[in-house]
Amino acid sequence: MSSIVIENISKNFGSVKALNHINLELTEHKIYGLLGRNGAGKTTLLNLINNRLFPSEGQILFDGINIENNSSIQNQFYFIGEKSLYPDSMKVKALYKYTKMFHPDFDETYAYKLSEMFGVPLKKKLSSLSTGYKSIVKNIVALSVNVPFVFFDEPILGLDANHRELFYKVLIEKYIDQPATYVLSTHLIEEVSNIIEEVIIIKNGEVIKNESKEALLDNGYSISGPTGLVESYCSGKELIGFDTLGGLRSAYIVGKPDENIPQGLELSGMDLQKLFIQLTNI
Ligand SMILES: Nc1ncnc2c1ncn2[C@@H]1O[C@H](COP(=O)(O)OP(=O)(O)OP(=O)(O)O)[C@@H](O)[C@H]1O
Repeated sequence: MSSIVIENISKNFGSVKALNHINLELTEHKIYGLLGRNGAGKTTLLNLINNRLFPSEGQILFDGINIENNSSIQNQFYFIGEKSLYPDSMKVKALYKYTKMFHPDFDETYAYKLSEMFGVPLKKKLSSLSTGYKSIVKNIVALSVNVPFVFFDEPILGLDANHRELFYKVLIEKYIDQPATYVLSTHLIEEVSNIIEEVIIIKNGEVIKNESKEALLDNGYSISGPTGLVESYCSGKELIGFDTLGGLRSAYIVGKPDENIPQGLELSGMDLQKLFIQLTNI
């Protein structure tokens, strides 16, 4: 079973510690959500894995071999980020041809099928595509390239709600059909919550959570109601945080709820976005 092991990685930009002694393992055939607030270090991590940056400390291994400047390893990864590596004057059709030259397993037929589903204007130059279609074309390439590890940095940037739904649907279908590892870095947590299996949360350059979504959400719950009742219920419990909306106080609590919830309080399951906000608030 192939895996990427991130060993004690730090990356400094001058005095900025973008990543600070990160340890992680990315395994085969999983969908990861890479979550973190603005500036947390997500793009830096993806750039390091994909050899677009090099670490200040530590190493990244693929099946035990250092990935640095190893092109046969890099051929097994595909990264789509904000920065396009293609010439702006290239047309979409030419991009598909070009990708096939460098990635022999790129499935052109599938790319054309997806292009039709998303309504991609194939004859347009990349520079003249709208923001949403630029993202869509990059996503189509990433979904068609057929390598074991695919990294998406903000894949849904600029996509309308219909195209986002379609993207999630296509990604899941592709994953079921030809499993690979997908790492999705995004701020649209509520939406990706339905499709990710593993959650990695980065805060200020450090990994603060790295576990399955199921385990993460199973080990917490929320209680809502009038402030006094909520606060007395919380006494002696391990709290993640509170929020208040229109006079209703909600508490996010670690562990399993008591069997009997006092009258006037409402019990709900933990939700990934709420948990994320509480964990990364400070
Ligand atoms: N090339 C660079 N030069 C200097 N500082 C950088 C550079 N790239 C990133 N940084 C800094 O490193 C930190 C992490 O940035 P990074 O882009 O990895 O965050 P991010 O989690 O992807 O954020 P966002 O969600 O806003 O895209 C930030 O403080 C950023 O300003």
